[in-house]
Amino acid sequence: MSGPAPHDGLAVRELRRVFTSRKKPPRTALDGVSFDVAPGELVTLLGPNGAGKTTTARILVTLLEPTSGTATVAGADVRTEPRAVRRRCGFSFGGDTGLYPRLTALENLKFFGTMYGMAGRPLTARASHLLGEMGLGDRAGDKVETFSRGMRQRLHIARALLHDPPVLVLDEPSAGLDPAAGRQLRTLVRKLVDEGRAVLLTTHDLVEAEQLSDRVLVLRAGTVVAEASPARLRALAGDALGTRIQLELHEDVAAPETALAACPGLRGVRTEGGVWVVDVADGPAAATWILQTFGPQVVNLSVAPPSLEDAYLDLVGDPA
Ligand SMILES: Nc1ncnc2c1ncn2[C@@H]1O[C@H](COP(=O)(O)OP(=O)(O)OP(=O)(O)O)[C@@H](O)[C@H]1O
Repeated sequence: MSGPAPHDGLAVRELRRVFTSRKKPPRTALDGVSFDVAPGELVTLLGPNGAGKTTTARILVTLLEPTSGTATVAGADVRTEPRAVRRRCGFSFGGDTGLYPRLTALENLKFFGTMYGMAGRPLTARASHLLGEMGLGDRAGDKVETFSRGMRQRLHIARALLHDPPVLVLDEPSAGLDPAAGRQLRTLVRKLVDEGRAVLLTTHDLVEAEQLSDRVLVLRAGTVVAEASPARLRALAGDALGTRIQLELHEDVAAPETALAACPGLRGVRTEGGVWVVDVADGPAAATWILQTFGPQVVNLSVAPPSLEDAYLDLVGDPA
């Protein structure tokens, strides 16, 4: 696939979107969201249901107007230059909409290509090339209604790439895929980024966010509550959540919780199926103290840094 020439990616400033209806009070879906996505970078919008991810994506691809704030796509303003935005941006909202099930994969791409002003042999060549890139070359002549969900998602991405845009907005591209299809899709998406595209992806899949993203923006109720690399996000959670030590002791240790109460930096201790779960501020210091205190009575000890899921739940609030 030919990569795009260097362009500016996405620039979003103080984006707000309020939904109003006559019968209900106004609902603020986005409340001042700002971020950038550079060429060759993949930024993930991660957040629980209703956080504002799809609203952001729809504004960026000109399907929805912002109430206030600005967004530019490869330099084009979503409000004042929507046609230029559509030329410079490909998008995929996945799901069952946006493809014609009775048409073949190739026919679908050719149909959508005409909407970008493409035609004739160059269009057929581009569509066939993309089907090959997406691993659908041998299914080009099959009707989309016979495709699996993973194949449809890949076809959606091929559609988004028809006009070789420098910016891609992918809304939950791997929703509903099994782990193997999800991994295949992530590999494809990463390749598109490495070719120099600016990619914004929305998901609530933490594995996807962790594996794919250069940066993660955590959205909650229409505002960005954290912005960091996946590793940094985990480190932030480490500071906030501390470290979890799982400890197994010989059964004959009497009332270990009494001794554990003196563990340095202790934040909490409880048992789970015979294993002591000890939350501490400083993992290595506490582990050393435990080993010195219980000595050979320690059967097993493991120190686990917080997962991205811990970080995420800490930031968005654990509904549990
Ligand atoms: N057309 C609409 N009319 C009224 N409210 C809307 C509309 N679209 C979205 N909203 C509201 O805006 C808020 C954000 O919705 P949005 O779809 O952007 O969230 P999301 O983060 O994409 O959620 P999900 O993960 O469930 O897809 C929600 O409160 C939603 O109910």
